[in-house]
Amino acid sequence: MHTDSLLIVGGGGHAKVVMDVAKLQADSHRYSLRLADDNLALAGTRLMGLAIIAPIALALAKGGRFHVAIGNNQARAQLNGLCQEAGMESHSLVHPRAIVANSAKVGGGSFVAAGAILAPDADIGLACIINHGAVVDHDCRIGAFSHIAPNATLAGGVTLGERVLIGAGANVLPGVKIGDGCIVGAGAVVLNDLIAGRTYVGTPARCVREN
Ligand SMILES: CC(=O)SCCNC(=O)CCNC(=O)[C@H](O)C(C)(C)COP(=O)(O)OP(=O)(O)OC[C@H]1O[C@@H](n2cnc3c(N)ncnc32)[C@H](O)[C@@H]1OP(=O)(O)O
Repeated sequence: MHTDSLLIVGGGGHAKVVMDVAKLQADSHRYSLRLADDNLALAGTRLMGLAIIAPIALALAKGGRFHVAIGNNQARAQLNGLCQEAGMESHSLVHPRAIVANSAKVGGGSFVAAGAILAPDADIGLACIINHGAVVDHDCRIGAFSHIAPNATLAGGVTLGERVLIGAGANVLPGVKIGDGCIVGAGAVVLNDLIAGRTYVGTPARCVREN
């Protein structure tokens, strides 16, 4: 019998991936699932078999736990704040086929997808996404609301600020520090520290704009 409810916030592509894990764990973690999105056109439609509640405010009154399943870092941060203000408790989800070292930490509300690797002493902040096949190697620190996209690799001792996007397949060399709000393009190779609030692309990564 379920003893708790888990609200998944978001009804897009990333929510599908999150729902896949949440459904796998619903019985062993003893929760029932709910799903909400602010797109009123989605009200009553189904995602992975679950009817979407819209707007999100309608789903907050019931309390319980929540996980924001939205890829955009700013939106994920804002909706985490909204759910916490409503008195709900954030819930992290880790795919059973992710590899997570005993000493790695996964912050509240974060998501770790299938095939991701978190090495010893990797420290993942609040409400981050470590996507499919991403590698976060030993001693990396990932700031809140950051997203490591599929197959990106952070070598040992990399430090990310908050709300950083590391694009799909990008590589970051050992010990590099990346400032708050940076975007690293898909496939980039980051050799040196990056200044906050800028977008970098290419090999070696170069700044193409201030966000
Ligand atoms: C499951 C999932 O799907 S998770 C989703 C993960 N998402 C990603 O990995 C996407 C990462 N995003 C990107 O790589 C994007 O291209 C960004 C954010 C770096 C740039 O996007 P925009 O800000 O729209 O920039 P724009 O497309 O105008 O490109 C600016 C310049 O950078 C170049 N550029 C853009 N992206 C890249 C890239 N990944 N590598 C090399 N060059 C690039 C463009 O060709 C352009 O060059 P130009 O000025 O010489 O013509």
